[in-house]
Amino acid sequence: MRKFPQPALAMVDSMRAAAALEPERAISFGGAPGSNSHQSTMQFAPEALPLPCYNFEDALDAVKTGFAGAAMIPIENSQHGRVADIHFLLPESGLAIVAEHFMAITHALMALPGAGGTFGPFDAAYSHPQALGQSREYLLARGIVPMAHADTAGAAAYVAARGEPNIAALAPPMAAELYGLTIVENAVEDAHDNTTRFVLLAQEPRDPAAIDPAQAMTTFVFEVKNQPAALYKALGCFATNGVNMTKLESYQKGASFAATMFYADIEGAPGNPAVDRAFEELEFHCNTVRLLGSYQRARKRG
Ligand SMILES: O=C(O)C(=O)C[C@]1(C(=O)O)C=C[C@@H](O)C=C1
Repeated sequence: MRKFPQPALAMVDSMRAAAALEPERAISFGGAPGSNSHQSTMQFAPEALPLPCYNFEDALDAVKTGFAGAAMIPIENSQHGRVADIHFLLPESGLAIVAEHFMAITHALMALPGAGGTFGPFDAAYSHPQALGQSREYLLARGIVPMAHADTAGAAAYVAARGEPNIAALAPPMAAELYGLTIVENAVEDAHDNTTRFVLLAQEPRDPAAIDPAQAMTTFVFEVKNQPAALYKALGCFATNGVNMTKLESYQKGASFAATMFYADIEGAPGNPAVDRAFEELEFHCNTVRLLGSYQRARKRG
């Protein structure tokens, strides 16, 4: 059921009401108030009106339908990799990536006290699958079963609503305060440099000419022709034109397993002659090439 747990509802309603008055100032995000995506939104644009949506798909829909000016979406994590579904959702949304933001991620184990005010042992911990993956070793070592929830803060609200002392949530420390849980242990992520990259999506792409060329990045997806050396040739377009690729991921589209799609980030943007030449040559080796947007990098790669 796509409904926030009861302890989150009043906050969600008041944030939605504020965003409805000025949708162009609203940034939608997937998760309950207090989620990492909420915090990323506040860090990136403190003046924006954060609009909580049940999941990433709803957050993208909010921009498509004009309820928000932009959406803040996690795309990849330093430890646990790609955020599921995003590679399908972003191209299908028809929205453009206009910015990126990196945020250090820390998870706290939080719960309600049992009889006598003590905590644990816990049978299960609820959270977003990304957060559960980022704390996999911690949970395994303690025999706590990971249980998927739509988002981290929503999991905290859910544990509060259940009112049982043998279940916990993995969520940002702020969620404990918002939903009346107590932090049992802070920083339970397995790697302490745990970082998530978020992208901001809007209806209108950024004009590449308005981005400092030394800091411009471009994200795109492409499908190579199903023939020998197709990827080799596709990558050659960037190599021979001296364009630096900072990310390349493959994923399958459909069940034929013949049409491999790739998601890539490069340094530079259309308008730069080397980038224009690379894309022109890429078209030749591909069934489809789709630009998802050019934006200013938030962090130098390498
Ligand atoms: O559930 C949240 O708090 C989210 O914002 C989602 C999300 C993600 O999907 O990657 C965001 C950052 C962290 O990596 C963990 C969870």
